Amino acid sequence: MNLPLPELPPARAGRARLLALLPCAGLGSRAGTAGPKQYHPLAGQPMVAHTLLALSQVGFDAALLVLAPGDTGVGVPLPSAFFLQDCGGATRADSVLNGLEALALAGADANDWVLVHDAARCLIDAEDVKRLIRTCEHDAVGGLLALPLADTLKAAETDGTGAARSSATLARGGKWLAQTPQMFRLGLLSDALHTARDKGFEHITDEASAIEALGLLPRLVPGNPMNFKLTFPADFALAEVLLQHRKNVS
Ligand SMILES: Nc1ccn([C@@H]2O[C@H](COP(=O)(O)OP(=O)(O)OP(=O)(O)O)[C@@H](O)[C@H]2O)c(=O)n1
Ligand SMILES: C[C@](O)(CO)[C@H](O)COP(=O)(O)O
Repeated sequence: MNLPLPELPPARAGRARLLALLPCAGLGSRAGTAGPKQYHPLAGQPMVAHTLLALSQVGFDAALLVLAPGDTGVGVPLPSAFFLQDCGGATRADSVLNGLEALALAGADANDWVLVHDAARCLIDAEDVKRLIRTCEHDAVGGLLALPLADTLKAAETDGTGAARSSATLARGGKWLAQTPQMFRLGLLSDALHTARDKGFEHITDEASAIEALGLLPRLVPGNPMNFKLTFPADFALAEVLLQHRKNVS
């Protein structure tokens, strides 16, 4: 970690700090972009600039972007209270855990709330984040934005030609698609991810999965379909249209 680590503002009397952590250190290998997808231009700005703009409207005490080792900036000035560390790891879970350690070194407490949000979800709406915070700030566990599954769910197998074929229709009742932000106390999330790392991060694809592995039940807060993760090339085409539209109406 070569980038300067600021000191976090003191917690307001009797209140936990509200912190954000943005994993921004991936390769974007499924995106087909020329470089890491978080820097790919969308509506005239690197993708992550849109994520930062939305989160800057939430009112965090501090927000940390976790960049890949050697990255020194994101191509746009950072909003106030945002800072960088180039402590990204081999997987998203490693990047988040390293980011939590950087927050603790900067003075964060175990009691502080941390909202982990993918840099790659650049259409996040600040109002949805505020709703997540209002719902979870008095919850004993914490929670995440998510969407109840709307489509029929298929199990697939591959045939002799390599084509995917539907082999069964799975029950979709009670199934949700996880989004971010995911909001937990720093101490609980850190313990959960350390425990998960000791088991090789098996089945850990988000923060909630590490919390569930401790036997706890994160709250599911209905999210917004616009908050999709830009993963495949078609996601970028859709995001470009939506972000251009936002730009034209603002
Ligand atoms: N080692 C990693 C891997 C992912 N991420 C971040 O986690 C978020 C969600 O991950 P995903 O969409 O899977 O991104 P990539 O890992 O970059 O994509 P791919 O799997 O296609 O390479 C992204 O903001 C990404 O930058 C990270 O910080 N560190
Ligand atoms: C955290 C996440 O965005 C929840 O849907 C998602 O799991 C991250 O994507 P990945 O492909 O699992 O890294």
